Amino acid sequence: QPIRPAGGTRALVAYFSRSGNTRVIAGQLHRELPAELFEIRPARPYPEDYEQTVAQASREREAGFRPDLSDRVQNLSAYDVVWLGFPIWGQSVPPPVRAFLAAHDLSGKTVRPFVTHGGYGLGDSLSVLRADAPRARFEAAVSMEADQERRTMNQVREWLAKARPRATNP
Ligand SMILES: Cc1cc2nc3c(=O)[nH]c(=O)nc-3n(C[C@H](O)[C@H](O)[C@H](O)COP(=O)(O)O)c2cc1C
Repeated sequence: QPIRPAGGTRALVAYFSRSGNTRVIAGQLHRELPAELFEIRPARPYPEDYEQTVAQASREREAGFRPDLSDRVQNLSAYDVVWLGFPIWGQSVPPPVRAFLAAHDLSGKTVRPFVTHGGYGLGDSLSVLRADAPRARFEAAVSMEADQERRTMNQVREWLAKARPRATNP
């Protein structure tokens, strides 16, 4: 049963997150708004490996591929407001989020994007959302820079590069 806060609007938080940054925000919105929570999950999860994911995502983006999703929102008509959360992938909207927009009719609903990125901003994501959900009423997106896995990996590589000579040359 959808939560109905004072004022009568019913809100859904629908989000995609691979490494967890966007999930943290989605969980907080879910608790504090409050709103129902829906995770956008591709039927086939992306690889654990960051570089493999980047390569796969870029192939998918170029091909305009929309992956199958493991689940759909069953009672979308019950919601007036959809908070739509995702990370920026390749300066754009990740394929599973485009699949979500293709599989759900957001006509007349208020959509509030919340976006995380690794420091390079929103890219073309807002115009892609508008094109994929032309009848939704978009409100201003909120976005924030969040920890990027690539940055962490580069720092770990620096540790390893420093640690290695000592390991081989005690
Ligand atoms: C496949 C892939 C592509 C990415 N492309 C970009 C990008 O173009 N610009 C950017 O600022 N960050 C990029 N990032 C970093 C993510 O947007 C950032 O780490 C985000 O917070 C991850 O969210 P999540 O933990 O919810 O999955 C990319 C990450 C991945 C995995």
